[in-house]
Amino acid sequence: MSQLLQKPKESELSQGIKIVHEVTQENSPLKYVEFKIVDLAPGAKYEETLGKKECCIVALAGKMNVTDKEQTFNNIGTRDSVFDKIPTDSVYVSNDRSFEIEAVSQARIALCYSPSEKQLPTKLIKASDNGIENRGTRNNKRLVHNILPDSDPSANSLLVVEVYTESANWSSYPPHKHDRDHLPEESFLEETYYHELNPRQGFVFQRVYTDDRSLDETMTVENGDVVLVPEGYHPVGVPEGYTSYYLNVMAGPKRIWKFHNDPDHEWILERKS
Ligand SMILES: O=C(O)C[C@@H](O)[C@H](O)C(=O)CO
Repeated sequence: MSQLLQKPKESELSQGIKIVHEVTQENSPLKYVEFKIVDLAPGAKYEETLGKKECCIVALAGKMNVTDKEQTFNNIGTRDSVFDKIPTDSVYVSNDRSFEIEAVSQARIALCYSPSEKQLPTKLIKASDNGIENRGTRNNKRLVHNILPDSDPSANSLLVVEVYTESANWSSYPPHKHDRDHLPEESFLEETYYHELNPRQGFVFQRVYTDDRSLDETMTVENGDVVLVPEGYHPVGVPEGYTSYYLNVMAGPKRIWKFHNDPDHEWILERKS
């Protein structure tokens, strides 16, 4: 199996707490992004002390209370499933703090991390704060919820966005990359993709490749999988009949998303619709 594809592996941390994914610097090629998926049963409490990392807690599904021990946000989360296709609530917690999440209902939570030194205020990012974008034409249409974009200065490094791609469409397409710290042309950002499919037996294809093809992997991605993008272009193709959801976490030395399209495929954007 590809080194860039991580399958869900449920491990029970304690009663009512399941770690479904844990992407760390130790088990991945990534240096700027770490990522977890945690499932909580109603009433279960998950606690963490961050150290030199910042964290964006995304209420993927279900309702929860989140506290950093100074501020508490009760009953956050807006949907039963990501496929309700409405934005959700998130909480940003800075480095050298701790947090606790208590599930009000059965909940799935994404924890998005990046190394961070400078403490910033804890912030509730309400569903209504998400910037909503409909991108693309033809079979390149997707719906984007900007949770923590580079225009929002609430974080030191983290960028977080969720994307819906309808059946028989493509996203992160035409293929683009952001793996050179060479502004203003391009920024260096690592990225993770957490994928879900509706219906859940679906699959998508994701290719991760560099110009010289020293990296060129095409993965069959199923419901709940995580794809790691340390570098390279990373398009996603969705088969007919299935809707794709993914949550992207990006981070790098500079908090700016400046991508570079694959010149071979940029003509896709130049067609008249
Ligand atoms: O517009 C899209 O298709 C989504 C992508 O931009 C995705 O968020 C990504 O690749 C970020 O680098």
